[in-house]
Amino acid sequence: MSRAVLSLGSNLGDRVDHLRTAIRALGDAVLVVSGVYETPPWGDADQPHYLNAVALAHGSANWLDTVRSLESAAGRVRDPERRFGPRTLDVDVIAAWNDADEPVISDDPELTLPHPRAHLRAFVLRPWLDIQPYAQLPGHGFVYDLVRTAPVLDDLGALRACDDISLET
Ligand SMILES: Nc1ncnc2c1ncn2[C@@H]1O[C@H](COP(=O)(O)OP(=O)(O)OP(=O)(O)O)[C@@H](O)[C@H]1O
Ligand SMILES: Nc1nc2c(c(=O)[nH]1)N=C(CO)CN2
Repeated sequence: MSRAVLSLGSNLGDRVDHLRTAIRALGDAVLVVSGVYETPPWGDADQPHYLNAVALAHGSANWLDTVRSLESAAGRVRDPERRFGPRTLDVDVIAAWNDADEPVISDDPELTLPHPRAHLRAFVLRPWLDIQPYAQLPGHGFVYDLVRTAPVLDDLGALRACDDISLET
């Protein structure tokens, strides 16, 4: 069965509720969910801190439709002026594997896989390690090595684990 690693982020409104609602909507597709981290905004500093988490999910025939419907349900509004601007809910497909467990590689701008910026993002890689310590990001190697590369390592110290928040209710 197909699998995907999904990154979830929220920095507008009730951040915990947006993340929990998304996990609940994924239902039985969710195999495991990471802890929640409070993270400084990446790529556009002038906005509130995010809550981020990562989930391993399975079974969707179309991961892009899946993540778009989760974002719509959270009332996500896109601001074309701000590429990395604030949002109620952002769900990215970080990587996907087909039924034969082979990584899906795609340069389609609608769904680029692996996600082209995932290897640079502490807010993706650190939560991912929580649920899959030996994970590999296709084309980039082990996640535990990536968190030690310069751009990610610099950001790692600013992540705050929110041990009091669980998304699995
Ligand atoms: N791996 C992917 N996961 C999610 N969306 C993707 C992916 N690859 C391409 N896209 C496309 O990117 C478009 C913009 O998505 P979005 O507004 O969530 O980007 P962003 O979150 O601001 O930036 P980033 O993609 O760097 O996280 C979406 O409409 C989607 O079709
Ligand atoms: N900390 C953090 N920063 C971001 C996030 C996110 O989820 N967390 N998502 C973004 C959209 O691509 C842009 N910047």
